[in-house]
Amino acid sequence: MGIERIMRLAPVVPVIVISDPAEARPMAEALVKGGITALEVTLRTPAAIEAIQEMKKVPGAVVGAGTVVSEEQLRKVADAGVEFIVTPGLTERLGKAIVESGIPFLPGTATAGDIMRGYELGLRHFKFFPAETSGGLKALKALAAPFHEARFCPTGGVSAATAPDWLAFDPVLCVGGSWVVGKTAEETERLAREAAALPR
Ligand SMILES: O=C(O)C(=O)C[C@H](O)[C@H](O)COP(=O)(O)O
Repeated sequence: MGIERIMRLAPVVPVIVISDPAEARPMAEALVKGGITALEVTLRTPAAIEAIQEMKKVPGAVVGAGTVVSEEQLRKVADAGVEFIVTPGLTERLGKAIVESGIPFLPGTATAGDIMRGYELGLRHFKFFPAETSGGLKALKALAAPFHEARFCPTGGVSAATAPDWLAFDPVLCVGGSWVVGKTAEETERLAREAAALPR
């Protein structure tokens, strides 16, 4: 599955920070039940790789890794069998390594230079990060104007309340956010259901 198809699976990609791998499977089950299937597990915690492996056991889940910032992490998540990779920014060296891995890739961008670096690598799909503090929707509209083929997943400070505005902008295929993960599986399923129903 290519990155565009993954971005179109649901309006929201949950940004998951997991500290206990035992929570991973029930969390992924709740998200998938609610209709959210592309799941971004950030490498912010030592439990992340095990969490990815657990979530991959859930039918329907398309599990990716977020916060990939080194080639060592790239190797680890490739070994874990992730279906997509998200980075907070775009450097030439790591960007090239991820492109060469063949794993669908969503690099973080916040400037025209970032997007141009992506174009040079053949990429057309980008995370806009950190979305809210980089100027919000107004900034993305200005930034996207010269890049007609670019498609975005704004992430960082996006909420259930602001997601519809972002999603109404054509080049935005989905948004990323941590708000979809609740304190219990029941809450997560409810939040996922609401997120999956967002118009775009
Ligand atoms: O770790 C990364 O690489 C990230 O992608 C960071 C996330 O964008 C934010 O953690 C989103 O968090 P919220 O603003 O709470 O939705």
